Amino acid sequence: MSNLSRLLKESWTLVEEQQDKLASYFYARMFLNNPQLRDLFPVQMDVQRSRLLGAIVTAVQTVDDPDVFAEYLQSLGRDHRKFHVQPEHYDAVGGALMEALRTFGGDEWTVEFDQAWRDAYAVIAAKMIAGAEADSTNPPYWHAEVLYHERRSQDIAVLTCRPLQPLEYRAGQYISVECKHQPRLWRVYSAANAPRKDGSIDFHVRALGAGWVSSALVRRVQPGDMIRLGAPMGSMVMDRRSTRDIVCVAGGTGLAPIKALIEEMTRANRTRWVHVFFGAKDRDDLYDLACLNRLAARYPWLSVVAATSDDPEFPGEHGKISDVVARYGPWNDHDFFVSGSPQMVRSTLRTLAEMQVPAIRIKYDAFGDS
Ligand SMILES: NC(=O)C1=CN([C@@H]2O[C@H](COP(=O)(O)OP(=O)(O)OC[C@H]3O[C@@H](n4cnc5c(N)ncnc54)[C@H](O)[C@@H]3O)[C@@H](O)[C@H]2O)C=CC1
Repeated sequence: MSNLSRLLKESWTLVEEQQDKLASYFYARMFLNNPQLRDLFPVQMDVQRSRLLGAIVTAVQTVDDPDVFAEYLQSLGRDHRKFHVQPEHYDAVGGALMEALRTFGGDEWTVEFDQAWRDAYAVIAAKMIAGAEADSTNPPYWHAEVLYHERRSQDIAVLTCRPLQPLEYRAGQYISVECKHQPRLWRVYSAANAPRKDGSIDFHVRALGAGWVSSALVRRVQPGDMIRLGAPMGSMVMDRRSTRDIVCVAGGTGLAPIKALIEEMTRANRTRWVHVFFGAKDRDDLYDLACLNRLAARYPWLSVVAATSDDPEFPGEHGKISDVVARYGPWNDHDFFVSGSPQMVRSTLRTLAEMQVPAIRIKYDAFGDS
């Protein structure tokens, strides 16, 4: 571990437990010193607070892995164009961040810690600005029209939209979405289809509590509405050079990127067996199983196993999806894609580690709920 990385991690432990307060303080200082920045952020700040800090912490934690660090920050900078962030705003953010760190670091916050964060932030800002600049041929965000909206269960909707300008992405990537009901609040969803000629994109959305983007997308958005999309992100994409068979593990609406990857395979695959494990609480939540089964009937290389964790009468597999995958093993020579809640991803990674699957063969993305 480099000295910079050691200092960053050590100093972070001083403030880690006070993250929420630190984030509130950070925003309060930033808006107090730069009132003009307030308009760039959502009216309700609860979600945004944990996001910004989360992004900074992820950046800091990857500082020792230059490739991941650079790629992450570049895409973060690209993604931040949707907030109308300008290069000069980074100074305001950096100043408020340092004030917050010093305040919550207290007496143990040393000059070395301070310098380490200033150095790290300078690199983060420079890379994000470069990422945004390199993307200048794309719009900062895309306007898209909702074409179809289908409620698949009490809480889950599948919606299809079409960006007005071309939006290039790869199967497995995710895209942030904003709708008029929650201005400036962006929530990421995976594209649930491989890129199509007409440019349309499907999203699988589960409504959470009232007031979230997801609830608006499930309960209020209708065909004809306009939504906005951010730049695509994420690296859970197919390695086209690999010849290994594939296991996909999906929990709930985490199926979305898996569906996109399967669709990509339907265009080219002849030789790789693809095993899909799709877990949900009950059969209503297996909202796309009929479609998966149709694909499996059509493509001999595709097999689908569905499991419910809270529906004992379901005529299929039972239990958490990670346990079901383990029962069907061993999986000695497979590539893995894992997608679902952070807890589901964590326990699936644990199971695969116990089954001696090398980490390098596993791709996953887990995003928090909002
Ligand atoms: N909508 C999208 O485009 C995407 C969503 N996600 C994430 O996927 C999650 C989907 O949530 P829900 O649909 O509410 O799924 P859920 O919470 O109802 O879980 C579905 C299934 O996942 C498995 N699971 C859940 N927790 C587990 C654990 N601790 N250990 C092992 N297996 C577990 C179980 O088999 C469960 O039946 C959300 O966190 C969402 O952020 C991830 C990628 C894309």
